[in-house]
Amino acid sequence: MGSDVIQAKLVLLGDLGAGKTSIVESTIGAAFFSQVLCMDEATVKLDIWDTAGQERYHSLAPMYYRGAAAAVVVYDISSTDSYIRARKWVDELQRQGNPHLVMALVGNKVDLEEKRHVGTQEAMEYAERNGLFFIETSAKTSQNVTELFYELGKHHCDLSTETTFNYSLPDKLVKVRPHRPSGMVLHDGRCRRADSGGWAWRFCCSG
Ligand SMILES: Nc1nc2c(ncn2[C@@H]2O[C@H](COP(=O)(O)OP(=O)(O)OP(=O)(O)O)[C@@H](O)[C@H]2O)c(=O)[nH]1
Repeated sequence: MGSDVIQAKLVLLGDLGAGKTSIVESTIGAAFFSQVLCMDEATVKLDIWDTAGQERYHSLAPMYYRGAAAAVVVYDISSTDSYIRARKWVDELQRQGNPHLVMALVGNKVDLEEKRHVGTQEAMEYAERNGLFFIETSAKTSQNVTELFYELGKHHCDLSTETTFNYSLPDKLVKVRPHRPSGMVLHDGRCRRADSGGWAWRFCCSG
């Protein structure tokens, strides 16, 4: 295991009952939520903030996503309404969130395949058009739940292996457009970026 420790705040968003809390509980068995991933290259610590899906709490959400490096937007594959709501979250994050926020779209409850109302292809194409990482999970059977967090963690590590300076704990993980030239110097030299398979990530360190 690498000696680097990489820390990033991740926020969970999605409709009431989509399965946000269950996804996290099925991996780490608690409701707040620090997921430590011990990878070959580094230890990645994701501070995960769960949010309530009820509409009346909507106005609180910006408090959570504004400081986040990554957002995981969850819908229930058996509920078209929850998918519509997820897309609204994506719109809101694109309009009002950190412009470089990393977003993952998660179709949960794949164990309910016979009740599926949201097609994989439809959601995948939507995710691709919007630059989101996409995965389908089941918190009930744990299918793909670890993969979701490891996929996020892996990108952190890809970056850390290219670290060329000693940094304190990163306070932001942001996505940048893949077409930017690599090796770009960002934020007065305290940030850098790395590309990995079409996903480009950079850490901004508090310095
Ligand atoms: N079959 C099935 N049920 C699930 C799955 N994930 C969650 N559930 C159930 O869906 C219901 C809602 O799950 P929660 O995790 O509380 O959903 P949430 O998104 O956190 O809901 P709010 O906190 O109210 O916004 C619960 O009854 C869960 O047991 C899943 O993958 N499959």
